[in-house]
Amino acid sequence: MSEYAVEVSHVSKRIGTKSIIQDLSFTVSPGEIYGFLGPNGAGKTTTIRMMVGLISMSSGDIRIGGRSIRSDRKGALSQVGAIVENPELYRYMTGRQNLLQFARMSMQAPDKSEIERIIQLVDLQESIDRRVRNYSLGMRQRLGIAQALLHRPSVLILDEPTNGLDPAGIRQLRDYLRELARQEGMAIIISSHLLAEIELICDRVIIIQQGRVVAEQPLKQEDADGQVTVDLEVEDAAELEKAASLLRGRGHMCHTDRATITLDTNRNEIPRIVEYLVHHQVGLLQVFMRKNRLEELYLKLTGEAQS
Ligand SMILES: Nc1ncnc2c1ncn2[C@@H]1O[C@H](COP(=O)(O)OP(=O)(O)OP(=O)(O)O)[C@@H](O)[C@H]1O
Repeated sequence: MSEYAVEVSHVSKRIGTKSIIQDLSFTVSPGEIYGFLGPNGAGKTTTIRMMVGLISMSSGDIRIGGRSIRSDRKGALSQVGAIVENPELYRYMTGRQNLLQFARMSMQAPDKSEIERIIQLVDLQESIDRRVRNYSLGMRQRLGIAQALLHRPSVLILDEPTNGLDPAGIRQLRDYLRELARQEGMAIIISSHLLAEIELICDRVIIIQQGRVVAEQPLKQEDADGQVTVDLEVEDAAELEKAASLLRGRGHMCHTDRATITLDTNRNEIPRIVEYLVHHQVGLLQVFMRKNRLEELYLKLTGEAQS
């Protein structure tokens, strides 16, 4: 057995004369949540389609759980669950009927108790016997994930999983994916345009552009847990001195520049900091939270303006 859940080695893809992916390599470990980022047309979907066997590679190889898509296609693909486009669901059936229907078509059909376990895992116990047409988008997404989990994959691949979800739905999906990775040791690959979303959930990210890797980097958990850089703008130099000494007295490392104080803190601390300064009659004009670090890196590397 390979130590990696996924091993992409020197993969290239040409379509006609066009080179779409060039010498792409990366690995994902069991239990790891891996983010796949890049501007439109970078080649994310093409890579994912190669990983799930929908299109062939021009050169290189992809191993899933140590098994090569080239030489043991069936063995490799049996370990992948994916939602690449919108999950195919029968809207006139209940959630459970959908799962049973897909289970029947699966090569490694799960038994009833396994299906129950998956329903619990995606937290759909309450609504599993309702018709899918009455489901919210988030519920449909979770049913799609349940469907992708039916054959017990060790790797789950999600293309733009939070598309169209509201913030509560995004949060729920995030908590749930974390649990899957932690409890089941599943490797999860998420492709997304939403940097903040990726930053919150992923252990590591790869950024690709024009079919090549431009960066791969771990995301520190402190960042994901809400560490931010904050700029506090005050009225004048006198206020600046006063605010900086108050903050230092409270144990914050901060530096000052003209009428702005900059400090690193946890997002949750910001209201308390503002309250403290206002309580001490500091003339506070504005509070800015800096763009997160992943976004800064992404913009620097891809030169792409994000909306
Ligand atoms: N069948 C095809 N024939 C020709 N070119 C293609 C084909 N499929 C994809 N491409 C091109 O390959 C490049 C990568 O496309 P891909 O869909 O993988 O990008 P992406 O990173 O997923 O972008 P998006 O986020 O917009 O989906 C694009 O320039 C696209 O036009």
